[in-house]
Amino acid sequence: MARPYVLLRRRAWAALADNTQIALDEGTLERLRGLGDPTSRDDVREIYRPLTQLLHLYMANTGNLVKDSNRFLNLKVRRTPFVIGVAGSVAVGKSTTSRVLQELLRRAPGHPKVDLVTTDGFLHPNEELIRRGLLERKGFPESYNRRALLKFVTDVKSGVPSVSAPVYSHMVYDIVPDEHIVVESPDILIVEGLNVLQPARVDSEGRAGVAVSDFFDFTVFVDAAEADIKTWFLDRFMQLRATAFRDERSFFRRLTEISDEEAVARGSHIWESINGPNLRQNIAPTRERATAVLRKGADHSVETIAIRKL
Ligand SMILES: Nc1ncnc2c1ncn2[C@@H]1O[C@H](COP(=O)(O)OP(=O)(O)O)[C@@H](O)[C@H]1O
Ligand SMILES: CC(C)(COP(=O)(O)O)[C@@H](O)C(=O)NCCC(=O)O
Repeated sequence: MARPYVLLRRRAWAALADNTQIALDEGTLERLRGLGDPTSRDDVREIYRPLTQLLHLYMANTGNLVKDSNRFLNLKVRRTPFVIGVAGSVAVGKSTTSRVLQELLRRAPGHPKVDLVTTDGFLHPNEELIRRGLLERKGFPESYNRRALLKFVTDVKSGVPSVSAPVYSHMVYDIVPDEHIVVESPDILIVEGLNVLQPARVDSEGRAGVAVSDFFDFTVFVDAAEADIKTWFLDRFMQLRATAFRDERSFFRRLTEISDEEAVARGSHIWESINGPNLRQNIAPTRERATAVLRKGADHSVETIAIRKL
């Protein structure tokens, strides 16, 4: 069977960029540095600049198709945002990739409004997870209120002017009651989360519904070897232990009172019992559904890029 992807090594991918747009990433690089973003200058130039250019092609053509199709159907509809899904394991770099894309896309002509939401706000609150016996499965598809997430994405995509989403706090390790983020008519929405590429569930009568991925115009899967991702997870875990976990509101505060060795063992246990199995069972199997797969090496630099051609 023909492969629906074209697989490019970094150098060949970088050569595709249109260099007339070089000014685009100079200002962006400065701004990303200001935000403390760890993405290397080379990755912004050689990986994210061509990706942004490809996204511009998709946006222009999707916009025209929607306009022409609505004219054909005699529909007068509000302009709807272009929705990008960013998927991948815990700690693979989804937030970082999403933030870089947000900054690059914002700098396009016309300065589009680019909003970013993470799906963790749609996790069930801990109380509900406990009731369902899922507290040890945070991040697995069943730990989310999938109906609410689907409604959120459908509303934004339908052009509803103001749509709100709940907020998750990593500090408190739970949904924050009465806090919301509001998405107001963006030109582009980036939806980042572990499970955004999950296909629709099939009910007991064999009927498949719709899934959030049905509303995406472009999807990115951030990929790496599990051993590298686990290292990044543990590095971040130990960094947080030296900083955010010290806060008295932090759920993980007691981890600051144990030895480094015990803390590494605890982080490793979280990986081996929750995030690793979730990667293997639920997240990695959705990789081939993405429009673009960015494969990172041990130093976080992107080594190969696969783009759907069919
Ligand atoms: N390009 C990069 N260079 C260096 N470190 C990175 C890079 N991308 C991500 N990281 C680091 O890896 C860890 C995980 O990244 P993050 O974007 O938070 O992942 P996710 O959102 O998938 O959990 C963080 O500590 C982050 O600073
Ligand atoms: C909050 C997350 C489930 C990620 O959510 P996402 O925004 O990707 O939907 C994950 O980062 C996480 O904290 N997992 C929990 C593992 C644990 O129980 O510690």
